[in-house]
Amino acid sequence: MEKMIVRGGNRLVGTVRAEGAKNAVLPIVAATILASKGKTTLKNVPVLSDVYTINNVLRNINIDIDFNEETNTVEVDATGNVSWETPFEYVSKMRASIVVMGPLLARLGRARVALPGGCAIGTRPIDLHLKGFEAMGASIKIENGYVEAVAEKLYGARIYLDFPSVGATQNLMMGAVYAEGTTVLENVAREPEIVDLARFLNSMGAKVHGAGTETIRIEGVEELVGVTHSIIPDRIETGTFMVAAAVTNGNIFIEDAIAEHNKPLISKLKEMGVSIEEEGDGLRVVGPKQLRATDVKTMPHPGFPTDMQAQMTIAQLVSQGTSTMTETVFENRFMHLEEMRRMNANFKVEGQTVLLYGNSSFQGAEVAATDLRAAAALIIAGLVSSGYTRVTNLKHLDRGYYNFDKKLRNLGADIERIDESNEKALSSQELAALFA
Ligand SMILES: CC(=O)N[C@H]1[C@@H](OP(=O)(O)OP(=O)(O)OC[C@H]2O[C@@H](n3ccc(=O)[nH]c3=O)[C@H](O)[C@@H]2O)O[C@H](CO)[C@@H](O)[C@@H]1O
Ligand SMILES: C=C(OP(=O)(O)O)C(=O)O
Repeated sequence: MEKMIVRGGNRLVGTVRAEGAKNAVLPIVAATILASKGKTTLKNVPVLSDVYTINNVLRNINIDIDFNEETNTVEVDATGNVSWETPFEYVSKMRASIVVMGPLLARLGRARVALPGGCAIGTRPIDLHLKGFEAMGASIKIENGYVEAVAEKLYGARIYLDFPSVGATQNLMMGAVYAEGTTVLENVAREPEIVDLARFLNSMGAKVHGAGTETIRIEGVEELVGVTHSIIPDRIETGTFMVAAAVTNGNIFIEDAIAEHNKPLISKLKEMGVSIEEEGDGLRVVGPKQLRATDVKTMPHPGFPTDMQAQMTIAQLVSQGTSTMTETVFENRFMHLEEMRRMNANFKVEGQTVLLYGNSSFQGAEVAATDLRAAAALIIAGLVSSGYTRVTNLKHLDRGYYNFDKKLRNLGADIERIDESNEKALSSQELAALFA
């Protein structure tokens, strides 16, 4: 079993580069299905297990796709005979596979995709996606764990989302590109990844207006063609390194980080005493000797991102005073904190809010990641713990972070990823030898 072993106590100092954004590349790979003419080249694609999964989904429906990890480039040729069925195997690995539904329905008038279940952070239904497709004229059938949508023709419609769901906004935007007439999506998600998808679709020939605002208008077109597109930098990976620098009294430069995409996080970290400055093509982050407490509430963009919640709670736990974290996007996203009890964290969950009693002195322990941001949070906690922290379930980490250990090591952290057999845990002498 693979484990990340961290010995706490080091300041992070140096430069790290942000990869392309996981949450931008996944819907954009799905959108390549729409190009019935020409090839697509995607640049700045991160080497993540989720990217392999979405590539496999496309391969499985008869699309040629090639990932060059050396150059971070994906080449897609979707001009062949694309199939409309996506098996459970891929959707079960990654819920985001559901975003192939909009492009398949738009291009083929039919899509059959395995229903994604819930996951460690919440129930995560897809009712808003399906209601939107129905409003555009599709009939939806749910049978044997699959959702099937059929529409001889899709028509422009006015659709109000009850909640600004990221996935529903993306799926409906892509579903609407070939619809007859104009589709107006209201109360949509405004995340930078939505804007990147709209930019990509428009460069292919789509007419998507207003991405990044509460209303998106899509005028149907006849044809989209393959293009070259570069994926935006990952604001969540960037934010994760910001928090790592903040808690370690570090001084790091994050290359390619975009301040505009991380406004709510930057504002909160500044409140806690962290210095964050734009410098050339990135951000310099300097953590104080002692962080100050602050209250945070997750919200859809431009609110504080739920994908930074777990990492932020670690900073709150080591700051001076009591902080609160309120999670409003997912109903079950405090699982990392239960693991943190094993590291001596002091907190109390009251419904959607957790009271985080600061000044914690974390103690190294063996902890298991429950989702990808929990994995990052537990590793960050390890950076400021006494002794050794072992984090297991690294498959979650690999969904969203490329070479996380190597990047932290380059910044001065004592961290090793090892394959420790189930039968034998390393002794403290063996652990010490790892970092000698
Ligand atoms: C691959 C990707 O981009 N994943 C991101 C995306 O996930 P995802 O697109 O799944 O998240 P959504 O914005 O759709 O979900 C937000 C909330 O809306 C609810 N909901 C959503 C759809 C629906 O039809 N009905 C419904 O009730 C969900 O259960 C959840 O409570 O946005 C989340 C919220 O910023 C992020 O945490 C994820 O990292
Ligand atoms: C929750 C996340 O991703 P996904 O929607 O792919 O599960 C995340 O990136 O933190």
